[in-house]
Amino acid sequence: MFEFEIQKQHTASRARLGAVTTVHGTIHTPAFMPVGTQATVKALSPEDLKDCGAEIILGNTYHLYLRPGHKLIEQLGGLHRFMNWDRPILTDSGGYQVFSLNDLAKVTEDGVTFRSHLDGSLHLLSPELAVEIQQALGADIIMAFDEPTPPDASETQTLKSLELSTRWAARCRQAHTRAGQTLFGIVQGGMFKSLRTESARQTIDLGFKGYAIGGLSVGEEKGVMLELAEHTAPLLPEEAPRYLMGVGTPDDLIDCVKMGIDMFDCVLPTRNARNGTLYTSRGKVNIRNARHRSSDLPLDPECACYTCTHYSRAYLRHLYVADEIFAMRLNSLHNIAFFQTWMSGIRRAIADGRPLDWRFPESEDSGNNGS
Ligand SMILES: CNc1nc2c(CC[C@H]3O[C@H](OC)[C@H](OC)[C@@H](OC)[C@@H]3OC)c3nc(N)[nH]c(=O)c3cc2[nH]1
Repeated sequence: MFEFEIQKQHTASRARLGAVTTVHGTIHTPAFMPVGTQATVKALSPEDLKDCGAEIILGNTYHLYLRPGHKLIEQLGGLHRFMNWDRPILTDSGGYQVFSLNDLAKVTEDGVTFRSHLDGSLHLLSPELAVEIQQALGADIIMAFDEPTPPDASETQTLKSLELSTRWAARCRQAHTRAGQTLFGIVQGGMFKSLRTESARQTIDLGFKGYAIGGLSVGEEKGVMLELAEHTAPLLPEEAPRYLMGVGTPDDLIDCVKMGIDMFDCVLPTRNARNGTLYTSRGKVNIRNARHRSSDLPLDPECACYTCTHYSRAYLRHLYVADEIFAMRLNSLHNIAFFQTWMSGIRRAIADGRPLDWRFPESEDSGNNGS
């Protein structure tokens, strides 16, 4: 079961308000999807995630295949039951992870051979296995197995890579038989607009119910990422959800929603929480900064999350400096709440027909706004 309903088209941009409906519930778009690589959004419980407004989370084929194993998770009732998350899950196909975790990965027509980063064992991840794993996990939305082309690849290499990804996408479509689960295609094409157009054409020709823009946010300049996303988004069918993988900062989310993109994932909120960088309505706050040592103020007076309504900056700084585990939970909870609130503000502006013209403030630490 999969539906995408466009509820309102923004007048001042390509942004649209929508709803993706799956077996495990509805996702209001534009949506930010917290990353839960190893069957957990690090340090947060499913209840925390629901309190923050998360409607869908991500899982990772590569990681869960290697540990604890997709067959074990299937035996135990699938990923939803395993991690006690009863809302939608999207899993990535593992293509990107293999490359980001294995510089010895070898690509052939069959797939990618690599050594596990855990125990060095040899594996072949093929389009068929990537689909088998995601079907065993039981994710609601699964991704085609692709090769994210390196940003420094030549035009010839990029063309070969996108054509391989298209052949792999076709094999994923063949292998995908599980009902109640939706396969998204992924558009590649590297840093070349003409190849982005070609990859979009080939991927649309295969026909999917949703399309991701891949191969971006892989180290290229921010301006290049935005320009290629802007070029690619309108090439994708109006009536299908568009998902920009690995993006992004609060400002990127606004800029890319205006291009007509509906779904986003990024490790920023959870990863930065763990190194003490917190997103607030007044910009970034580095909770390690000595200026918070005796501050009885909440992290963000405009935030209604558990962290901001129960604890002072002094306490958050103390926990972080003392390397307390609780710091990870409180920081992650706030950053996820911030990104979810940021996205709901974007959805409200589209619903009200207001311009999407605000920016994430400069860092509070550098500004002299005295708080
Ligand atoms: C950051 N820039 C970024 N991330 C790209 C991901 C992975 C997203 C992935 O990014 C982390 O994996 C590393 C997350 O785990 C830490 C995954 O969450 C489970 C998330 O899966 C959707 C891509 N995945 C595929 N299959 N194809 C892509 O072309 C692609 C491009 C990305 N750019």
